[in-house]
Amino acid sequence: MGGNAEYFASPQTVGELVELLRYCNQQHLEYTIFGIGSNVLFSDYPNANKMYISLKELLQFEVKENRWFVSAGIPMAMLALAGELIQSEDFQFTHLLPGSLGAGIYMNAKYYQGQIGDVISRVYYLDMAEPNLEVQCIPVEECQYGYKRSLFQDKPWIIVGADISVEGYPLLSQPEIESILERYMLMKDNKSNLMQFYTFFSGEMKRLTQPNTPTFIQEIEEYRAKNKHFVHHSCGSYFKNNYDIGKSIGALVDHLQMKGTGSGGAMISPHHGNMLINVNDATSEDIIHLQMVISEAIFKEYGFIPEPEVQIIK
Ligand SMILES: NC(=O)C1=CN([C@@H]2O[C@H](COP(=O)(O)OP(=O)(O)OC[C@H]3O[C@@H](n4cnc5c(N)ncnc54)[C@H](OP(=O)(O)O)[C@@H]3O)[C@@H](O)[C@H]2O)C=CC1
Ligand SMILES: C=C(O[C@H]1[C@H](O)[C@@H](CO)O[C@H](OP(=O)(O)OP(=O)(O)OC[C@H]2O[C@@H](n3ccc(=O)[nH]c3=O)[C@H](O)[C@@H]2O)[C@@H]1NC(C)=O)C(=O)O
Repeated sequence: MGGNAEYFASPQTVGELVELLRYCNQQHLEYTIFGIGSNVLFSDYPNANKMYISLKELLQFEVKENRWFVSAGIPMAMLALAGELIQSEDFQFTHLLPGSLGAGIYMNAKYYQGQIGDVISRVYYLDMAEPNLEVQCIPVEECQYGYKRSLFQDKPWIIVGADISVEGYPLLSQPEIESILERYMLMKDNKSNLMQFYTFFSGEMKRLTQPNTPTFIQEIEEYRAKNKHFVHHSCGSYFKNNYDIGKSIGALVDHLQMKGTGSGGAMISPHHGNMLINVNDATSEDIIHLQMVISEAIFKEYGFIPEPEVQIIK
């Protein structure tokens, strides 16, 4: 959704990314970094003086002793597949979790009890305030993780990768994970398509686990199917939950009987009150209009304005 960008790039290496950022600085171009795009809403009228940079092609998965180095563009759902290969349950929560690892680290992506901040040990980043643009690293203990919160949201840093500790587990086979990665790379431009994402990761997981698919993996498949997460284009949960209220935003919108409300080509999902879906060539304006309608109704009934989780990129 949104308009066509004048400048768009998807670097494949950190070297290419650094070169691109230097080019933006020299040409006085603004830039914005994103991952697979599953949590962003682009403006219908993009900034013509801005480079839109997706890190979804930054794809590196290196098996080291006791740890994996995983680059920012690797989809989080790849960790669940790698976990199955070493028979670890620690990464199951990432099964079908849309989005790249870089964004997951930035937003502390979660699924029920599992969150990205709990499985990484160190994050590698470029500090845009440092003129030399060298890769730096920070241990997870200093990343200030909370509910959908991290230190990265307050810093001019670009996450390029992370270490994941797999101490005590058998060594992952580098060729095995690379063959999955090669099949993923064949998706080319479809990496941002939620339906393709679902087909790929659900299929790979079935191939690895059937007929003994772990219960939690089955539950994830059922939850996503029940909420029809991958049937229409959406940005996942539109608002962050407000835990002071004691009920999720989805439940509040449901309570207000707003599911199914439309605006242009957009609609509040009939299946989940915190999901705004693109049913018929919606514009970003249509989605933002629904955001306003929900915010007003929640403010009137519950006295607070919900905070969007989706990042709106101008
Ligand atoms: N639980 C669920 O069902 C769902 C979860 N999600 C979650 O939403 C997120 C979306 O992932 P994805 O689609 O890849 O992300 P997006 O492309 O939607 O990027 C989201 C934002 O993350 C920041 N970001 C992304 N990559 C980097 C990076 N390498 N370094 C610094 N900041 C970065 C940027 O913020 P800024 O512009 O402010 O710098 C960007 O605007 C993930 O956390 C995903 O798990 C999404 C949908 C459903
Ligand atoms: C989808 C995202 O993340 C999701 C994540 O997948 C799920 C599972 O862990 O938990 C959060 O959703 P959520 O709080 O809406 O979780 P759900 O389990 O779907 O709903 C919570 C409760 O509200 C009820 N509910 C939800 C929607 C609705 O229309 N009606 C309703 O009654 C559900 O039945 C459930 O009892 C994350 N969202 C946020 C904002 O925290 C995302 O980040 O984009």
